[in-house]
Amino acid sequence: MPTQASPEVPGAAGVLLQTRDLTKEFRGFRAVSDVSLSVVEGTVHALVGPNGAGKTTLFNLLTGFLAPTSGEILLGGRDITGMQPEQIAHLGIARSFQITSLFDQMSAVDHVELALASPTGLGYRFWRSSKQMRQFRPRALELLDQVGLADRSGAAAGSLAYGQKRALELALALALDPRLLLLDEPTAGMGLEDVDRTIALVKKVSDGRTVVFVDHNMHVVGSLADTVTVLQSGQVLAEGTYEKVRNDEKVITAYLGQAGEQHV
Ligand SMILES: Nc1ncnc2c1ncn2[C@@H]1O[C@H](COP(=O)(O)OP(=O)(O)OP(=O)(O)O)[C@@H](O)[C@H]1O
Repeated sequence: MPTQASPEVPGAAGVLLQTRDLTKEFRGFRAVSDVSLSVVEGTVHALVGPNGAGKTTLFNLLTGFLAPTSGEILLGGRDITGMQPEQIAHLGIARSFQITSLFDQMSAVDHVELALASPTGLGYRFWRSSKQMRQFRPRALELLDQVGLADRSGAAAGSLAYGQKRALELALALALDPRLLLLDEPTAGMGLEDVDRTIALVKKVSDGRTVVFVDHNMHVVGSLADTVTVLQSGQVLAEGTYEKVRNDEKVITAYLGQAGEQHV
């Protein structure tokens, strides 16, 4: 497996994440088909597309939850294709989940301490040792402050409002100080107020960081993304700024074909 990007790849400078002809088949059905994606370091990149376009499958490939049928994934020029999720996380890709993975009884700050401890190897062996965990408390409180949960640090995760749970999950991803932050539908299921709060939050945490996110809400996409990749039937349909893709005839047609979907 190569450890460096091939020097002949055009436009690779400044690219943190690259996929080349990435394909995932499920019993012959191509959920992701020859996707070549370049995510420039320090930018916010949105993946959009109608239901079933392949966004979740692509996310699962990037994080190692699924192995590609063919193609390559490079992180900072290093081939990470086929690596296990833990290895990929260790190399700097963190994902904030759409479905909550929090322990209801555990406090917000304990969650973040555990996330901070896990890359050190302390996480699961010593997490009940409060003395060991205390070293992570100042940073944990900082992260909670960053995501707007400073006053909820002692609250049990189960008692947090939906938007606060999503903010806590973001803090857990940030605890890994990732080179690449993947956000899986950060505003799914949120009311208008939480959506706007989340946009502001993602703007804040994406400063100086590379972010790839999936979202169906085009207000969110337009507010956050430097670049938008539109997928349809597993393939890249269009790519560019939000203004460019929303005026693309192919994109308009793809979305018009889908009843009930928010239009670009
Ligand atoms: N494990 C699987 N086995 C078989 N088919 C799958 C599997 N996972 C996904 N698919 C199919 O692959 C296609 C892409 O699905 P995917 O969930 O990636 O789309 P999506 O763009 O994330 O959709 P949504 O916006 O609805 O979440 C769909 O047709 C889906 O049914």
